[in-house]
Amino acid sequence: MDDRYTDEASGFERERVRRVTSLIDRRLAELSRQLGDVKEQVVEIRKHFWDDVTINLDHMDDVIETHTTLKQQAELLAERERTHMHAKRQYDKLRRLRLSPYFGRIDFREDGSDETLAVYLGIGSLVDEESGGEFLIYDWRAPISSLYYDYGPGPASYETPAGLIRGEMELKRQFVFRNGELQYWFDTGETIGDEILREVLGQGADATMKNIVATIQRDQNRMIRHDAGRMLIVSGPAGSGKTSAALQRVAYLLYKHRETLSADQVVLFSPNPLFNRYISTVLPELGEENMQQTTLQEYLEHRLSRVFRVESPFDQLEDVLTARDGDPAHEARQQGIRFKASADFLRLIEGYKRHLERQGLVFRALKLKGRTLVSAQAMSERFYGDTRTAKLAPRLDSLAEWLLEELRTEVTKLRDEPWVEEEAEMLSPEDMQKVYRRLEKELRQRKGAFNERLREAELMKELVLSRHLKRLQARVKRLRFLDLPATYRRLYEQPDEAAGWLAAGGAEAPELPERWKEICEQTAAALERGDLPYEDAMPYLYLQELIEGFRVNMRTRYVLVDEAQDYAPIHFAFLKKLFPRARMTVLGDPNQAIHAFSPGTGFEPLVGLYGPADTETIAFNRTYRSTLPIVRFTSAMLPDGDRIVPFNRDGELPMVKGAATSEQLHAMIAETLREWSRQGVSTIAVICKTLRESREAYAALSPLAGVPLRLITPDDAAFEPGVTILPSYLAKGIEFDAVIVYDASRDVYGKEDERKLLYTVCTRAMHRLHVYYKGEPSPLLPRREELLRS
Ligand SMILES: Nc1ncnc2c1ncn2[C@@H]1O[C@H](COP(=O)(O)OP(=O)(O)OP(=O)(O)O)[C@@H](O)[C@H]1O
Repeated sequence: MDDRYTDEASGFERERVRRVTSLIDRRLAELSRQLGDVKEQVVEIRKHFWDDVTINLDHMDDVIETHTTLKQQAELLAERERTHMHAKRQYDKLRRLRLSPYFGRIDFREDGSDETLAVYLGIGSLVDEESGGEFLIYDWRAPISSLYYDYGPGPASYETPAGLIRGEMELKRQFVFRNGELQYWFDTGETIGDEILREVLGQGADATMKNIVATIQRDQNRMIRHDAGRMLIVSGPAGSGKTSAALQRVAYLLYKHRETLSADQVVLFSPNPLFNRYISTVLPELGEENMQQTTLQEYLEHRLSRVFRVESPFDQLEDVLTARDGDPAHEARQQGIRFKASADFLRLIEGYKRHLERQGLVFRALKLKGRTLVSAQAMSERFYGDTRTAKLAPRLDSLAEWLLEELRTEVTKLRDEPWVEEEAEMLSPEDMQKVYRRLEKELRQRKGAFNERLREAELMKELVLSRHLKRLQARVKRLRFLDLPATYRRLYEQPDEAAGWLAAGGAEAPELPERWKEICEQTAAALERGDLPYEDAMPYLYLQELIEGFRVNMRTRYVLVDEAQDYAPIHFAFLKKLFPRARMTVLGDPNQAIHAFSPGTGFEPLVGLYGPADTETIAFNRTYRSTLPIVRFTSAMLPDGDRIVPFNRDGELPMVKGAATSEQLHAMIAETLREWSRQGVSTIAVICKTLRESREAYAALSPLAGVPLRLITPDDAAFEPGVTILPSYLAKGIEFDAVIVYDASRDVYGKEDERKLLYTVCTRAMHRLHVYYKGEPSPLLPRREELLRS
């Protein structure tokens, strides 16, 4: 306890804590009893569920009565289960409150009022019904709680649905609880005192992300509570709390719109599955259900894996990072990746679609047992002969209608084919039952002569044919008569036409990449093999939607895109179309753009997506993750690094150390791993550039390290404390107590375009950073003089 406080104040706060915790304890006991009761009732209902419902099928009344009883029982069960769930949530929230009931207090006097309101803030609200509804704890998301994050003592104001409330903050106090015990508290003149922040940041990393409710900073609060316009863009350096604030924002939105918004209407796109796991505990910890979490790759797989083997962004990156310099095929691929991610390529696709309105769609003949029922040629003629509209989707619909009819006629013509009879002979007993029932019906209705045997054979054949017809019709309804892969491939099979399509699509500077012809050859060959390069996945889907009509998700109301610097314009254009009713929050750091397709520029072009009037941009510049010496080191790697404001937290200087041979390198790293493990460092990462390098490191270090090592691959995405070896791109968005950069030599990180990758890797470290290299160090690492200057 701080001795600056009077006994009076100290006594008051201690007494209040006692009052609050004893109320929580009583509530917990009550809820625990209730939960037990409800659980018992549910078990009881389940146990007797079937007792009342043994039915006698001969008695219709019995059947109806049973149906009613069953329905009532089910409703009762559902009701009890709802009560149970609600009570359980309450219970969990109170348990969390019990550990730390509140973290702050503000005394606020509204202008024109004599009364001062003391507002205590916690992760949920607590009202004392016994004393007439006094608010003992306010939810950190309540409108008035905003004061705490935005102001120090003095004039202050906050937004409410009814307008701005102004007044005077007379006191600001911060509390620190540990396991339900008040440790200390102090009054502060600042917005959020650095003292607590320093303490929080000094703690070790966990295998999961922490919530930051108690120490949200002012600019973060602005981002969390911003709720206007279609687009919010948040940029900030590594460790500035973008992801943390984004998760708090989701919790805030779920609270603010609790009557109308549910967690499954919020979608977060994250960089990789490891990251998904890493952040998955934050919302439940705050008492909220998790939002939907996905990756772009997951979505693309979902849409395209039936047609292609879709390359993952990691495989693409692996290919780019391990390619040899000067290899022309590699150079073409690089150019292709960049071009296909650009807004111009979207224009090219749009131009190509216009071309397809006149000619060029590839159709697939409808065949049955090798016989063509409707040829591709006939479809094409019918399609392009339809001049009622230029639009593709309605023309496809009317082609489909025509095909359904054609199929019916064509399939009926096959009744005398020998295979039909053969299949009829193979009909199952159930099918034969159907045939007999039909035959009986016809017998009853017959007029005149009727050859039962002949009719039976006919019906069997009809059944066989109707099955095939249905299958074919289902294909038609799903537009399978359209050969989209071939249509897309034809774009690359006519390299000379592309300039025209670019112009037709309205590209501003219709310029193709220098190696366009090679790009076309490479892509066409991959598509021919059934491989869809990652850079083609979005363009392919875009073309598909332009042709068939856009599939949209109307349910989602908020979309958050983390690590947005690794999304190309084409990705955003697509997301906008896919989620027409959603507001978008985009978070990123242009200095961490690691993919070859990343534009690498700022987010200014994104303003155009919804227009300036509908877009808000917030820039963070303070960074919290790493110690001051680490931030100095990493910032020195960036041209604009001096704009990053470090949080003043002391720590060891980062170490850069060279080895002459691989053996030496491994021995040095193993030694450090042993040392750190002995000192109890909780999460340690050995970060390699690629997966290939990670595997080598894992094999070499395993026998030497003397501590267990875990290799993380894109398919095995579990994050646990201990020593982890992983490739750069899987470490995105995650942090570790201590980081070892496996090999930052000139050979590995030598090119200017690898600067951002190396920066991303080094910025994963919270407390310690060791950078090793073999031979010569990377020229991208800061030089000693630079460090001394900063
Ligand atoms: N207001 C805050 N209070 C306490 N800790 C904070 C705060 N803001 C950020 N942090 C901490 O800083 C670290 C980095 O935060 P986070 O991962 O959200 O940053 P980021 O901007 O998403 O980083 P990156 O771009 O490197 O992925 C985390 O440990 C987080 O808990």
